[in-house]
Amino acid sequence: MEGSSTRAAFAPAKVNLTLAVAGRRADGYHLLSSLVAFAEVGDDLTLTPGPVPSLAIDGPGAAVLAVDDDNLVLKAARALATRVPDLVTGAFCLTKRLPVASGIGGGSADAAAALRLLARANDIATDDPRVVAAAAETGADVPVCLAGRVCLMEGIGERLGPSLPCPALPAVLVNPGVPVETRAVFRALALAPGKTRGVPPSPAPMPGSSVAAVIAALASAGNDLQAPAISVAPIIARTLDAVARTNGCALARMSGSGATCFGLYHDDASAHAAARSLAEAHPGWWVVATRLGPALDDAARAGAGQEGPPTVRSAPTRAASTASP
Ligand SMILES: C[C@@](CO)(OP(=O)(O)O)[C@H](O)COP(=O)(O)OP(=O)(O)OC[C@H]1O[C@@H](n2ccc(N)nc2=O)[C@H](O)[C@@H]1O
Ligand SMILES: Nc1ncnc2c1ncn2[C@@H]1O[C@H](COP(=O)(O)OP(=O)(O)O)[C@@H](O)[C@H]1O
Repeated sequence: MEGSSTRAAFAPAKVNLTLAVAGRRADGYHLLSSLVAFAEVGDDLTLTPGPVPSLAIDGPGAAVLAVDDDNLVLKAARALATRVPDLVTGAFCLTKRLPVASGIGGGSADAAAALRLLARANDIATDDPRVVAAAAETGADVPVCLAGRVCLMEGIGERLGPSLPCPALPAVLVNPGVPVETRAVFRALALAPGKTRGVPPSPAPMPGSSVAAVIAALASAGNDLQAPAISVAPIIARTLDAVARTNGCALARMSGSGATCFGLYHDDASAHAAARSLAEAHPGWWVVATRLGPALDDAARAGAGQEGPPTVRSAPTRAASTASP
């Protein structure tokens, strides 16, 4: 049962609509140029303020995610605690719906949601430099998940462009059930440290752009991690093919380092029909129809209720487990 001071935050899936690798730093991290948007599907996180940080996990993805100190929720809380004296923390409860290690930044979204909850509980702005620094320390994708806007992400993920005026893009997200390690995909790219390479500017939505215009612009770019990811997990090629073959699919691409792929459609009905046919043909895959755009804010999500979207396949539920570091 939630206490009266329990606060809730939504942790939406991140989708890399485009992703170019512009080089590799001497420390091994890769320089990216990626147009990022967010889905309407995600995890939910609550925080009941208290003196000791702890974490419990439930939901369909709980069976595959260990509850330990390495969880990105607790990692983010520690990163903020080192910057804010006497930080009020407390008991986090994570409802895990997104597939783990899947290129849609579920862990990063959870970490960003934890930072937003802690900022609220401590009367700190989410764009406070200490919160932003804690995000970057927790993971390369956490700053963009904290910002939650459709934008261009550069550097290793710490440089974010302004909010772009993107119409809601009807989409299907499909994960074939194979976890893919981000580090392994970057390794397969085989770019030498210290090397840079020219990349064309990412297409970006313009004010008033229609869904069709945005999809047409996105088609001129790609995801540089798609080929290396396929070499690590060949099932990604089959997934892309299955998405591309659905009726009305205007663009099929992989997100992040995979294995989740997305299809874009000109209308919601086509996206929902595609999700139904993919789920029917591939009962073991995680399939969801959604829309991509700016992250839903926590209040809008709370008002919309906590139910997942209609067409979802995912891992079996297990009893909630807990950890107190
Ligand atoms: C590839 C992207 C694209 O948005 O998404 P995902 O596939 O993870 O969703 C991200 O850059 C992933 O960000 P994130 O998952 O937070 O990465 P981190 O935990 O910081 O790093 C995991 C590992 O990935 C590699 N890494 C990550 C980011 C980056 N810009 N260059 C890298 O080389 C490093 O080997 C690092 O050890
Ligand atoms: N709350 C969390 N949710 C998902 N993964 C987490 C979480 N905390 C730690 N991890 C670990 O982070 C790694 C990346 O997970 P995730 O963010 O789901 O990947 P991706 O960014 O590729 O979608 C996984 O190895 C996973 O075990």
